Amino acid sequence: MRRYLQAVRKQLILYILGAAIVQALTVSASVFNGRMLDALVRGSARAFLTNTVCLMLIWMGVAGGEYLLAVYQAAITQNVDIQIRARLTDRLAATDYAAFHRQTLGTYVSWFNNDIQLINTQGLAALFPVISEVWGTLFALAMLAYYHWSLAAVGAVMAVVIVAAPKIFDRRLASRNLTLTRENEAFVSHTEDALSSFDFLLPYHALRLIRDRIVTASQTLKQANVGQTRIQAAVQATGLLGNVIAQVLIIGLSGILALLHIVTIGTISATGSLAGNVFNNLGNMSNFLGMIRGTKPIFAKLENAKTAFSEPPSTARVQHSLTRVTQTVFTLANVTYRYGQAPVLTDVTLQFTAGKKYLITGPSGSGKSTLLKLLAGYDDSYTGTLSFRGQDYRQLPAGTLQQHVLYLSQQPGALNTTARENLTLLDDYSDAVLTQVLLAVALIPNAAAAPAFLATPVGPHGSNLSGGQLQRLALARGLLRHFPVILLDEGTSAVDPANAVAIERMLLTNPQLTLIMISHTVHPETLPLFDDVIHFPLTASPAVVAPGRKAVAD
Ligand SMILES: Nc1ncnc2c1ncn2[C@@H]1O[C@H](COP(=O)(O)OP(=O)(O)OP(=O)(O)O)[C@@H](O)[C@H]1O
Repeated sequence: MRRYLQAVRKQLILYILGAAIVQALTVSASVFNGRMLDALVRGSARAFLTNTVCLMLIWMGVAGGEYLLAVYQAAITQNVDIQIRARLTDRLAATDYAAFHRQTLGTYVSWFNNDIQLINTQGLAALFPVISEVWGTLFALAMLAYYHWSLAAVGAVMAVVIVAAPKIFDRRLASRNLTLTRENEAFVSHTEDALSSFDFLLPYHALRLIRDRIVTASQTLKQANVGQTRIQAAVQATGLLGNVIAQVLIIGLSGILALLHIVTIGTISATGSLAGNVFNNLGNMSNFLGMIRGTKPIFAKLENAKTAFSEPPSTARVQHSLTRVTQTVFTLANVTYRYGQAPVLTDVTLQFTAGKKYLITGPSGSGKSTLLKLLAGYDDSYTGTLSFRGQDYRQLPAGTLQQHVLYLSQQPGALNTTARENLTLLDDYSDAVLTQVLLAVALIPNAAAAPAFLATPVGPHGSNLSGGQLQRLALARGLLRHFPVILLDEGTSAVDPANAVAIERMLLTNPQLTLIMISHTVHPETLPLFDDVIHFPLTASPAVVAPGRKAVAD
């Protein structure tokens, strides 16, 4: 947490100063309480009235101060949250496909939402009162010493006991917090999974399954929440017990001092109120400190998760590698790939040449997409050798593939914003260039339609667009960036035949482009434009695809 507090240290210092003023006012109220009682004992109505007015003004000041502190606390908390989210996002943005997909989206949502909520409620919400309470305790102890040193001495000893005692719960609280964050992750994943099955469960009248799954996940989450609250309540009870014992001790001691005529009767009221200040503060503080210490494993979990990801790719290394351009784009030598125990590609040997166009066909589940994902570098858990422009994938500088190879999966992604932003991704492209690419993928009938289309909000997951439009938008995004290699996985499957043919023709007649395209729908108009057709499933025997030959690998 320290790292993030450093980032907001100026605001924190202001808060600390503000808290000092409010606490000084609160403590001084106890003194005026005592003076009012002493004025009554002396029978001085004027002094009683003056002290009452002062007391009223002080409490008004305290109320105003508390209001300002509460608002400022919310602003600081949100700034810390933004820092945590930004750091987490930076590291996620630097990861690769395989590392990112080691966790479910639900887990990430839980990090950004539940974990940060827990840090807020356990850590930051506890930190601010601790700041106030430290001031309150110091001022109140000083006032006790002003009445009699023995009161301050007892107060100080009890303060140490109250703050130290709940430490015995630290380890258990930390462990419960960690369990709670993990259960939050699991809950969000289960809920997301259950809700995403709405569409396919609907026709079967099986929506109760969603309810069952969410309720079951909630039960587990309940246990984690109750377990964590149990320890926190024990910390609180320990603080409360110490608080009450200490207050009774101070009031008792004040009574004895008053009986011995060492202090006035009004002092009992003042010290009672001061003891209330000190020990209520300390009782809370011990609880809050326990809560703050309990957030350590949450930060550690987020940090570890982040360091598991690779560092951002170095652009310098990427550019250096470009000097090694050869005619062969991809080479697979005896590549075998399994999902678990099931082999999908067995001992595959293939070559893909720069500028050539390859069509991959074959039955569903035969490993076509798997091949493209391997070529895109999404997974390195294969055996054999994969090379890009003659360089082994395992030796490739980070980021090389992302810079040169565009893999368009069967599920085109879209951000919930305008078509324009989905294309530009906030890079600079002129309207003329955007219009050109929209025409190329037939997303618009003519240039005049471009402004309206670019301004269209595509909706969550592109839900305002048809499947075919979404595919073309994804393709247009790639074409804008002139990738030399495109791996197209059923990229035109949802597009009407006339437009699909036009788009394929546009890709197939680009001599600069290396295209490897999976398709279940072979169009006779474009088939002759492919250099090679690869039929899946590939057999275990080495198959080499060479330029100029059709349908070689089998
Ligand atoms: N993430 C995964 N985990 C486990 N098995 C998988 C995974 N992805 C794919 N498979 C399995 O690997 C096999 C090959 O899948 P792949 O997606 O490569 O097939 P495909 O030929 O592209 O199919 P389609 O034409 O239907 O897209 C299938 O049997 C599939 O069930």
